[in-house]
Parts: sequence; structure tokens; C-alpha cells
Amino acid sequence: MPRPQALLAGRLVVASHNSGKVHEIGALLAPLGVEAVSAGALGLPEPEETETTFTGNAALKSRAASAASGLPALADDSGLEVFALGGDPGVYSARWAGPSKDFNAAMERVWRALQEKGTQDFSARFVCALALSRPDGETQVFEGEARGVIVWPPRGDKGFGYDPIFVADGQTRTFGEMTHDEKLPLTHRARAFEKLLAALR
Ligand SMILES: O=P(O)(O)OP(=O)(O)OP(=O)(O)OC[C@H]1O[C@@H](n2cnc3c(O)ncnc32)[C@H](O)[C@@H]1O
Ligand SMILES: [Mg+2]
Repeated sequence: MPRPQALLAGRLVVASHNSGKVHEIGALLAPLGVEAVSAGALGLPEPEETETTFTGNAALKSRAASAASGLPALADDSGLEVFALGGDPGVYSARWAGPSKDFNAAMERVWRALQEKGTQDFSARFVCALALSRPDGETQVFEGEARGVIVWPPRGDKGFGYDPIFVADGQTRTFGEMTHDEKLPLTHRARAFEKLLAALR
């Protein structure tokens, strides 16, 4: 059996169709000398996310991409959990934006739901599950989180998704106001990636 770190030595599929994620994962992989190619660039289909957990959906996406390409694949399933909303939108974070991927509407829906609760608890976290699969289906999954609060109105036009309404603990600016280099080390994604690297070492 090849040693696990061999999976990160050559060509690797980044099994995501979200350009914001592909950019961030590409930056995490760059220092390793990995040749990362996105699922979109390979023309791979976007599998239906039928699981109810981040880890389940990440594994489903990495397995599908690895099987279809014959290459190791790294998938990311992530989302925003708002505590006062019982963890919503959670694994449905992408679906709250609808087929047109309207994140202004999704952010408004989060804020409206908080107003309807009448709560002052704006605590939230981003969660990221990273799954690494080999073409034979063997898969490892690692999870990271970034804790913070929801703010309104949205601020900043950088990043993607829910970034303009999320301020990470210890920060004053939203992820949407930060550059890629400022945001990345604070993310759920970078923390999941640290665990993956530690496990492969
Ligand atoms: O499944 P893939 O193809 O990777 O792309 P996706 O956008 O559908 O990704 P998910 O199914 O994992 O849905 C996660 C959603 O959560 C949001 N999200 C995840 N990480 C985020 C981050 O770092 N900043 C802002 N929003 C984020 C973002 O809007 C995503 O669309
Ligand atoms: Mg998705």
C-alpha cells in the first residue's frame, strides 16, 4: 500500500466546483508542490450531496471525483452553522442560496431568521470537512472550524459565500473585508488542512 503522503506528491483533483474554495485549497496545497487540478477543469460532474453531515458529503464528493479521474481527490464540504438557529444553514449552506447562487439572499435569510428568533446570540461557526480519497475508494476525512459571530449589514466584497456577515473571534473585520492571505489562516479550511497534513506526516 502506498504511504499516505504519496497521495499528495503528484497530481491531485480538487473535487469542488466552487471557485472560491478551489482558490483557497490551491493556496494550501501550493507549498507541497502538488499539481492541483479542479474537478471543473477535468469536466467532472457535480455529485448530488445526499448525506446529512459535512464529513459524509465530503467523502461522497472525493470518492466520486477520484473514481471518475483515476487520481487521488481532495473534496471540501463546508458551511455556516448559526447556534441560535440550531446549526442552520449547516450542510444546506449552498442550497440556501438557491440555484442562482444568490448569497445576498442567503445572508438576508440568515439575518431574518435571527430577527424572528428575537435573540441576541449571534454566535456562529464555519465548519469544513476535507476528504482525501484514493481511486480504490480508501478515504480519510478531517474537520476544522472557525468560530465567530454574525454581523449585519454585510461588509466587504472579497471572499465568497457568507464571508460578508462573518467576523471570526478576535477579529473586527468580516472575512469579506479581508484579503485572501488575511482570511486563509483563520479559516475552518486551513484548520482541517492542518489536521490532514498532521495525519499524513
Ligand atoms: O460542493 P462544491 O462543489 O465544493 O461547492 P459548494 O459551493 O456547493 O460547496 P458546499 O456544498 O460545501 O457548500 C458550502 C457553502 O458554504 C459556504 N461556505 C463554505 N466555506 C465558506 C467560506 O470560507 N466563506 C464563506 N462561505 C463559505 C459557501 O457559500 C458554500 O457554497
Ligand atoms: Mg456543494
